[in-house]
Amino acid sequence: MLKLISSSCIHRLNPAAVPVLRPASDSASPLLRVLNSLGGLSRSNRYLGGRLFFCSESESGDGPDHVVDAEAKAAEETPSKAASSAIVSTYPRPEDYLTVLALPLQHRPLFPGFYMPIFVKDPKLLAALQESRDRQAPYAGAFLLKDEPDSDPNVVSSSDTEKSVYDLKGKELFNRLHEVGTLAQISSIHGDQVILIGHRRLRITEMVSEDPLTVKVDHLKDKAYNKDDDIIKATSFEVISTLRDVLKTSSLWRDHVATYSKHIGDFTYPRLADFGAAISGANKLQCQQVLEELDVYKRLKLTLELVKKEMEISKIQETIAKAIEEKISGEQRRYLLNEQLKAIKKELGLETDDKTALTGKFRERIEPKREKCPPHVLQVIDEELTKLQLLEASSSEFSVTRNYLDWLTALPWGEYSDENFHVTRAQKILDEDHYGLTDVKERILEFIAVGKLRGTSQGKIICLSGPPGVGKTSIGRSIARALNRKFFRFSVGGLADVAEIKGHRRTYIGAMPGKMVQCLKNVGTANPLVLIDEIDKLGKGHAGDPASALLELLDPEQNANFLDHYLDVPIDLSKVLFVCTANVVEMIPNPLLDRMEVVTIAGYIADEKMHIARDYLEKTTREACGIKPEQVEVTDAALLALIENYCRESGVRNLQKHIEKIYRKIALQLVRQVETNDDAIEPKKAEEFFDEMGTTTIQKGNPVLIESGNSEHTNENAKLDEMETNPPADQSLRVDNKSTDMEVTKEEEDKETESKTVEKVLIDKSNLDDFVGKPVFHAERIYDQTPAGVVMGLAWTAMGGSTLYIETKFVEEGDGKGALHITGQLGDVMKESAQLAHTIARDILREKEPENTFFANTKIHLHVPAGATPKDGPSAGCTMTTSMLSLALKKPVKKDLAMTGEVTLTGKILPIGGVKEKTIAARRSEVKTIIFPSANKRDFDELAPNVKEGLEVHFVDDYMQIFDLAFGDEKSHNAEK
Ligand SMILES: Nc1ncnc2c1ncn2[C@@H]1O[C@H](COP(=O)(O)OP(=O)(O)OP(=O)(O)O)[C@@H](O)[C@H]1O
Repeated sequence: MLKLISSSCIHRLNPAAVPVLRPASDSASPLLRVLNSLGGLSRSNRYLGGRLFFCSESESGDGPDHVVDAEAKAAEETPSKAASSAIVSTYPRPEDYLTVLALPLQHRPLFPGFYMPIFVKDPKLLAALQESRDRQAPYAGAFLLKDEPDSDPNVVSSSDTEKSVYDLKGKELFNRLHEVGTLAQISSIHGDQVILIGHRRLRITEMVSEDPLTVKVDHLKDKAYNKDDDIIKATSFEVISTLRDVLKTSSLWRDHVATYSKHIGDFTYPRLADFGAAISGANKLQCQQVLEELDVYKRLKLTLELVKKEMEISKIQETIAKAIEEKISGEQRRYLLNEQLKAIKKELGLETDDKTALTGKFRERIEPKREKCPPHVLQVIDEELTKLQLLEASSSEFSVTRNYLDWLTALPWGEYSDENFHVTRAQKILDEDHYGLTDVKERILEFIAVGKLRGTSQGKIICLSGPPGVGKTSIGRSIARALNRKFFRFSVGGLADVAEIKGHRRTYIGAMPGKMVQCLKNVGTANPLVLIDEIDKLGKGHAGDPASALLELLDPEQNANFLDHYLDVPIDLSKVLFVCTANVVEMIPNPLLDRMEVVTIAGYIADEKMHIARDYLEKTTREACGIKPEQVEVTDAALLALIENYCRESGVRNLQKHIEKIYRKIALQLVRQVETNDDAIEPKKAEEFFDEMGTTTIQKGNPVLIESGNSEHTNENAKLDEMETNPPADQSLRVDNKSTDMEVTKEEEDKETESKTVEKVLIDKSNLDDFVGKPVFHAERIYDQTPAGVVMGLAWTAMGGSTLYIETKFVEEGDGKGALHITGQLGDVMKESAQLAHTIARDILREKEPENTFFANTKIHLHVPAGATPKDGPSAGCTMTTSMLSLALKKPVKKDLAMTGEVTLTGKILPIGGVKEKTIAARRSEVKTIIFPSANKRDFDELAPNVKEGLEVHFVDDYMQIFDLAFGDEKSHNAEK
């Protein structure tokens, strides 16, 4: 560590040899004042090593005019001192030392005016130094050691290499020394520590002795310079201002620079350069360069570079310090404020500790359920509560545990709603909500009855299947109502993620329990009715199979211990009643289907739809639109037209939409009418008028209600006439005037007063278009009388039953050209059916008309409209055969005939599915005669009488029977009417 201690020249005087000591005072040389001001060197330090120092500026290099003889000056000041100056000193002056001991410096060169403590490990050298000090010749040469030739000057040498430096002796050491060094005064020696004070620059000329290394030196003087030179001045000013800047930013050199700035005026240019270089953090070679430079301007420039660099470093240091300080203080501040806030809240009693409050909340929640809660769940809850207390509130683990406890404590452990197994009540509820569906309701009542006998309704899963809009979901809701269970519905249509059912593991960010746990939390009881909608449309998962997860959920054997991934404790779902809905039962995965009791809802015929529309849909829609029953009348004809021309599908959802559309339009018309009337009669007048009538009120935004008037009013008829002459602007409104008739008897009048006279909107078949637009449904029936080669078949789709035509046409004729061309988006099974039909038809034709070679020589084309709809299945086999035979015989089939049935190669008729749907579809298309396979007779017999009504149905088991029926053979078969 370097420390500024001195001026340019410090002379030593042995107090013993000099009779008069000159005390150091403020009037001494300015450079001595600098020395005095140094904190490290107090007054006693001026007697470093017990010797008195005084200045001689002869070595300052500032030129002859700056040379002040301190001794002469001192002699002028006091007579006694002047007397002492008469004694000529016999001690050599520093410049007289031309042969000196060479001291190697490892880390930095010694600059004149600075002192440096070094450690001398070599006992011989130490003894020599001691001896020269004793000989009153306390000077030696301090020279920087050169780095080893292959070493990197930027790398700090290790202690091992330091040791080896002490081992350097003689010539080897001589070669490793820089030529230029400093004449150093040996200020003191304590053990192996020697304090050197730099005096003047030296250059080694030759080696004198090897151990200890003694060298001959030349004393170097700075090159002469002009102290008024502008460039030198400017450079030195720049050095000074940079040093000032460093002072502002860097605290490291503050001591030095503060000392310096106090005495800045006292410094010479070369001294300034030395000072800058000595205090900078530059490396030893850069410092050595400054030391070797004798040209003052160049030396100042070198120093300027070093201090500028120092400036940059201190700026970087400052930004680093600032950034770190900001970070630390920001965090500390937030922490302190948070702690203060907590303390304040606690003091005010606003909030107890977060954790305590949370734990309290959870404990409060679980306490009432403790009795009913399974012990394994209680154990987990208690463990998690303890864990919560130990966790740091800001940690992520804390929020995971908190959410987990939130779910765990919110579930209805052991909470059940009282089940109601009252069959009559259940029947009432089911009838209240749904028209018809007798077989479905019967099945549900059976289920409830079994539940009553067993005391629980567990065991079976009901699956309601049928086309859309037949009321599957709403039946599910009714069952829940009938059983007094909470209702929860979730759709699994397109569900591909098992986690939706079984939950995510808690380790995932944003993990959630599965649908079942959410359901239980939602309904608040452990025995709800859960409706799993669209089970046939379950997606295919890429990670796990949702069907298998559902299996675990639905299976009564497994679901008593259902394990949700998130909850991680088994939950008992055995008390949950599951009802599923599906459009196509065949699409339900078999293991799932196996566990279900399928209840089919086939769809509704027009008559059923009429009832549903009249008694259920109309009622609910009217209420939803805020219209009173007396304000609207939809005639039966209108409703039938709506069902037959607009809503012919199996379900009633579309019908419901149309009814809603009609009622919305009625609502608009009524509101418009009120507003028009308001405008026609000035409000005041109208009020007067109605006041006079005494019974009428006008409610803005509500339909106009005109109550029957008081007959005592003489001018009421006239006023009513006036009203009638201003009919409502809207022409589509039909006003029923019957009830405004004033010619009533007194009793009738009284009655009328109660039943309000209402302007009624009448919807009839004729004005139905105004409400629902033109019919969008094109009749399924495209032929009034089917031509030869065309036969009506019956098909089943997910949307219900429908009729379809099989058309066959002649293409070309020629010997052996008999072939079949098929179109109409037919699937493989249906294509095979066509091939089969071709063979059977050919066979039958050969039998019926042996000479007819139609099939052998004719290419025919079979088409099934509509071409855009894909079709498949074997049930059109008999229809295709009939169609081909009709073409071959050039004979149309019986009028209004439809048929369905799979045909085998030998002409046997196999059963088909969807008898009810197909029957309903046939009725829709005004079919009179249906041919079904004999095996389906049972299905048909089970149908409600109103479905079967008016149909001539034939059951066949051989194709020849169909042939006879279709082509007019009036032989009696097992026909049923
Ligand atoms: N027999 C009925 N009596 C009264 N209303 C019925 C009847 N059938 C259906 N509805 C009504 O029809 C509407 C549609 O029924 P729902 O939504 O239950 O059909 P869905 O069979 O579940 O259809 P999807 O298969 O598209 O889910 C409901 O408003 C329901 O009340």
